Parts: sequence; C-alpha cells; structure tokens
Amino acid sequence: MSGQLGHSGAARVGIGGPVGSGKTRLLEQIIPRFIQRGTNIAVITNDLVTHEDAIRVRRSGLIAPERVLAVETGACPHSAIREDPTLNIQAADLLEERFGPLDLILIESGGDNLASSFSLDLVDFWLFVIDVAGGDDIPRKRGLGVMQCDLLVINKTDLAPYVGVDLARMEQEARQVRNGRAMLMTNCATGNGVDQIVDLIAREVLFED
Ligand SMILES: Nc1nc2c(ncn2[C@@H]2O[C@H](COP(=O)(O)OP(=O)(O)OP(=O)(O)O)[C@@H](O)[C@H]2O)c(=O)[nH]1
Repeated sequence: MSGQLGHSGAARVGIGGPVGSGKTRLLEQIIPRFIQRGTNIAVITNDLVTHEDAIRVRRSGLIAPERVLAVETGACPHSAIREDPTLNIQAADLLEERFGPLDLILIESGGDNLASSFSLDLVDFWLFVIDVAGGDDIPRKRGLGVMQCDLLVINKTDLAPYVGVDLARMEQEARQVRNGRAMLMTNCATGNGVDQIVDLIAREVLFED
C-alpha cells in the first residue's frame, strides 16, 4: 500500500480466501482485539445467496450487531470484491454515515478460489487466508490471491499433524513464492498468531505505532 488512502473515511481491509479456510473465524479473533485498542470499527460480509456470515458475526456478541452489514454477491463472489465492488463501496459508505468517523472497516469476501483478489478501489490492504488442511501444495500453485495479497495468512496450523503437513516446509515454500512480502501463520481456533496480524494492520494501514 502507498501510505495514502484512495478514498475518504475509514481504512478498508479485505479478507479473502478459499471456502472454509477460516476467514470468519479470523474476523471473530480480530474484532475484539481492535475494539480493545479503541479502534472504531465496522464489518461487511459477502455471501453468495445468504447473510450467514453476517448473522454469525452479529450473534457473536463481539461487536454491536448494527455495525455488521451483509452484501449478497449472487453467483460470483469475486465480482463483488473485484470487477464491480459498487455494493461493497455503498455498504462501506453507509457504515461511515451511520457510525463515522470510523477508523477501520473489515470486509470479508465470500469463499472463492485461489485466483480471487480485491479491487484497490474497494480496499487499502487485503489479506488472503489459506489453511493447512487445504494442502501444503497451495503456496506452490502460485494463485493470484497467494501472490498478490498484502498479507498471506496460513491458518489452522494446529491441524498439520493430522493432515500430514510439514509446517516448516509449507512456510518456507510460501516465503519463496511471496518473495519477501508479508506472511503469518495462525491458529484461529485459539487465536495464536492473531496479535501479529492486528499489529501489522495497525502499523501498515492505520499508521499507529
Ligand atoms: N482446527 C482449526 N479449525 C479452524 C481454524 N480456523 C477456523 N477453523 C474452523 O474451520 C471451519 C471454517 O471456518 P470459517 O471461519 O467458517 O471459514 P470461512 O473461510 O469463513 O468459510 P466460508 O465463509 O464458508 O468461506 C469452522 O468450523 C472453524 O471453526 C483453526 O485455526 N484451526
């Protein structure tokens, strides 16, 4: 990211990745940490034809439910975060109007494939979440999400022994593919590694110390 936001209002951070990699769980881990820091936040979730993720986050009790908006993306989840992000931009503007000045809007994408990415008209910074159980060959496949995101998150590290994944090798291969760009490992079931993600967003996106 350039150090300048491409729009007025809150910083916008996207969370994308394959179905089931742990995007919503990561959101549930991130939200209380930012609230604890005093960051004024709101959330947008994208789902194909339901509002399931938004309902889950609203019910979590982690954030005031009215600060969570759902975008229904229809057939193609990545069109709403990349090709035509109008619905998401409108949702962000609405949250800003209702609760602004906001510091941060977290935008979770619907689960998609390894080629999904966020439009920079929509977000200032985006995370791509893959998981260990999805296979240790995922970084080697050099999908757009893995390559281009601002921060690659490898989640479900706790499952490595159960799915025969050599975590150190997976990490090393991901680092090679990322060519020095940010990458963190997490266990979002327990919250291990999530503090580092929050610190990185605070530093790189919110320009806090
Ligand atoms: N063991 C383990 N389970 C996890 C971890 N992170 C998420 N899960 C579980 O994995 C499942 C999928 O997590 P979600 O957060 O719903 O995944 P998602 O990426 O939001 O899924 P979609 O929205 O359907 O794309 C849930 O049962 C989570 O509780 C982790 O680090 N370790």
